[in-house]
Amino acid sequence: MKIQDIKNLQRRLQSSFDEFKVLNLFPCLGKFVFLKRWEKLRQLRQDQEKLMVPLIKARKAMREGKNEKDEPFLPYVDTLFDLQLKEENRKLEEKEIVTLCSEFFTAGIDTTSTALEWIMANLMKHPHIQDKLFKEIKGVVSDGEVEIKDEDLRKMPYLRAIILESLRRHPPSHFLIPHTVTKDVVLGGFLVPKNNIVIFMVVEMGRNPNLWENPMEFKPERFLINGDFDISGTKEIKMMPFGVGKRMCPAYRLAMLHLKYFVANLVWHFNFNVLGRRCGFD
Ligand code: HEM
Repeated sequence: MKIQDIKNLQRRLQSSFDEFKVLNLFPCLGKFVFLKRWEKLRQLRQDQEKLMVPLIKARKAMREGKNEKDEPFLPYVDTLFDLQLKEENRKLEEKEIVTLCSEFFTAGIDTTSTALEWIMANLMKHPHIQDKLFKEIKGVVSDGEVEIKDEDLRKMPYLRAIILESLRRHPPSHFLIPHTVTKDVVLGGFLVPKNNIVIFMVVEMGRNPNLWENPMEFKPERFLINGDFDISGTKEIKMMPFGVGKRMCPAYRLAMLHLKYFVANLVWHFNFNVLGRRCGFD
């Protein structure tokens, strides 16, 4: 029941994000000019605290007196209980933990599911790529195997290439979270003054013909040339579906693993086709 409640709340929150963006433009004035939106946001936040604070308290109580090593895994929320804010010399308050847990859901659910939908759509649009992937899986997994596991996924370079190609062409986040420059920076010949906001156009970078040959073509093979492509951008930055640098998505490895796991297992068990109509997307 609680899981369903969290799911409903997250859905309400995520489907309203676009409405709330305008409140960021003029934080002081916004709540008066857009009173209804401000009230909606306040109500959502209240509902979130009402639902999540008791769960956080319950987890804290359950954890007391227990040895961490006895648990099979370390829950995200436990790491927040222990966090010490050095500059302010304090621990996180419960309401701050609510925000961070909610951010975890917001950042981690829609992104992965959108990426998965695009990968599967691309496999349906390009059946020869789906066939090639199936052959790769067949070369690694024994007949009759029900579930493809992590150790097998590592032996599938074409699977990884498909996922990277889909993230290049159809990144779930078209922009990064807004970043602020901490000093004057010259970017591509333009001065970005200190404290200004920079919005990175992730999707445009993946379609840039100066960086990618025939960028609109869906061609996973491009990621098989020159060894392992470095998605974290430490060597060069040609795309950034997860961002790069200090604020890069902290879960990019987990997300890649999830995507590999779902795609490989789906293609292993089913053949995906478009019935009747053409795949009408670029
Ligand atoms: C395909 C899946 C995913 C994509 C494409 C993705 C992409 C991103 C991007 C672009 C950012 C912003 C980086 C920046 O602004 O520089 C971000 C941040 C973040 N992501 Fe992901 N993400 C994915 C999956 C996940 C998952 C599964 C989780 C958690 C389990 C997660 C947790 C986060 C968090 C907590 C942040 C905020 C980090 C911060 O505030 O600095 N993401 N992600």
